[in-house]
Amino acid sequence: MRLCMKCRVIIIRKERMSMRLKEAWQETCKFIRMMRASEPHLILYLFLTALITASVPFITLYFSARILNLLMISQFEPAMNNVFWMIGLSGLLTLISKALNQRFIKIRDISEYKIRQRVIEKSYQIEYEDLEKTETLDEIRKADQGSNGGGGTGEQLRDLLQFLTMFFSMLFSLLFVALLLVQIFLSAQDKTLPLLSLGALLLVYGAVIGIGSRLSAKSGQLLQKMKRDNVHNNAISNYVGNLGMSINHGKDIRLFQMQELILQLFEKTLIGARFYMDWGTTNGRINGFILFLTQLASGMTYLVIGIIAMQGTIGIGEVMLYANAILRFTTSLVTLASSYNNLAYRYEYLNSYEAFIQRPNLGYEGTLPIEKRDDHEYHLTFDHVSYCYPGQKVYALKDVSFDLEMKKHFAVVGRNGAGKTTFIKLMCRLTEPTSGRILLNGIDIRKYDIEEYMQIFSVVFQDFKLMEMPLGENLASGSQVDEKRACQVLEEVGLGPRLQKMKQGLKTQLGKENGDGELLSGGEAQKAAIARALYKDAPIVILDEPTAALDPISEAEIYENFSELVKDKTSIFISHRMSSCKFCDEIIVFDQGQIIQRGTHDQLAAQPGLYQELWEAQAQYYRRPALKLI
Ligand SMILES: Nc1ncnc2c1ncn2[C@@H]1O[C@H](COP(=O)(O)OP(=O)(O)OP(=O)(O)O)[C@@H](O)[C@H]1O
Repeated sequence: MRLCMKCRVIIIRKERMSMRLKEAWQETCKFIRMMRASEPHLILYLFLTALITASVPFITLYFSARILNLLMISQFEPAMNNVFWMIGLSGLLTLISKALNQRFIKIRDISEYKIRQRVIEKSYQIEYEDLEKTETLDEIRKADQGSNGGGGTGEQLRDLLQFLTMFFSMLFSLLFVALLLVQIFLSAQDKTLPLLSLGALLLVYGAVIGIGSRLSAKSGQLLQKMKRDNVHNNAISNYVGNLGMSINHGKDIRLFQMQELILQLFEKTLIGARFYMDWGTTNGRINGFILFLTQLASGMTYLVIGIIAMQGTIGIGEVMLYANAILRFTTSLVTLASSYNNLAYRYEYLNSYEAFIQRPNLGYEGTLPIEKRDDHEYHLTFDHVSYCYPGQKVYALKDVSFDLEMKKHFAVVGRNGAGKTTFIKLMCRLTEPTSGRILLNGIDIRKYDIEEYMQIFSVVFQDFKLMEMPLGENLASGSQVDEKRACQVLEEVGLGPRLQKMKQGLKTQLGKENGDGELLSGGEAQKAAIARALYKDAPIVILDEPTAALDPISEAEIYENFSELVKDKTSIFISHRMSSCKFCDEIIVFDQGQIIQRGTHDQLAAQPGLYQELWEAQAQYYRRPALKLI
């Protein structure tokens, strides 16, 4: 019964092992297909490099044995010939192997770059709505690690090369062992002793390989687990590292003296380094033990081969040849096991990469083109629209119905968090309503081609971002810049004099993090963002807190210019500066995700309600006598 149980355990283990090998084989094929897609010759180089690199030591061994045998019988001339052959062949193969290796490294780096490029391209294809989800961001991070950091394709190829080299090395060793057996069968008079000692050697090697590969697998698994657990640690350490270089954070860090706090955060990541050190100690011990076992086995190898030699079956040269071939077999197999573990670990990461690349986009299906209208008659309707952010319980927008009449100027006001920006995001289709519909000229906006639809909006978000690229490209959102138009919009927002001061005009690089560019002040950056919106010249202009960073004169100028610039367009201003409402035809008041008031400034200011409260709250500071601070 007990024996049966043992048998079952062995069978289960074998099944698991063959399943793991099958999976590893499938994964390897998948990986190779993936790499071939970006670099078709890579696999050829991989095989050739492994084969030639593995063959060089055996060629040297083979000729050394022959040379030794010839020297033992004083055959100096043939010995010299063999020396030349050995130097020539192994030198030539080493050169070819080095050249192949160099080429392989180059191809590997290019393919690694191309694979990373695919992750970047794919992440730009993700719809904004999807990008706001934590799971999506996690998927991007993991895929980026799969293509780059924690489990890179480059490292995977390096290990695959090592694995193949060791595999060929093992085959060569086996060839020599087979040769030894043939020699024993052909020339030994008494075959029992050599075969028995070879059998004993086989057992010892079986034990060494079994123990060695198990221990190195354990050490590998420990390392894999540690790396997996350390992903978050790495993210913190990258974050802290980037903070040190960030001009945006530099002021706050210094003035609020946050250095200590940040360094404490960094110190926490040192726990990861301690794990590595502990692993290093364990791994060192394991390697030491494996080395000890291998040395014992080498002693025994020489003993067994010596016994065979003493019988006169093989010469002294073959002693060296066969002993070394057997030793190489052991080291190849142990290294093969550890490369296999590394490969298996990285497949986990590479699978995240593959899954990410294959990930379907939300797939906006609309194909209708947007009618190009010179009269800018685009009519937008919100029809019972509600929206809840992913993972949130409270709706940011609740049952909003609203008609955006053409060429009117709207102001959207409300307390912080009332849902104003969410309303704009839905309107521009950066996100889709949880329920309800948005219509453009009577047609559900989901039926329109998304890129065409987005073309009808020029938006400056509260948290707008300028790119660290030349000013002109920022305005044109592309490399083709209409310089006349760019200068004109800069002039219109009051950035004309600043442009004059720029060393390279529109070609001036912005920011410091991507080269030696120029820094704009907060207000200048906001004006540049408004200029970008004007450059786009879309029929609907939306400005979310457009003048928060502007001085009062610039603000007044912007509003004055705007009335002129957007006079035949539809515009929406979201602002906490209540005075800006006066410029608008209609005011929409949001509260807790709903529209609670609509009307002109005069109407709303006269009736009790949130608008009156907001207006009064700001107006009182202009009416009251100056406050004394002391
Ligand atoms: N990406 C998001 N995920 C989860 N909740 C969000 C997200 N963006 C906004 N919210 C929440 O939705 C609500 C509405 O936010 P929204 O940005 O639309 O308000 P707002 O009226 O523009 O505020 P403010 O005047 O402060 O700019 C807020 O409670 C906010 O915390």
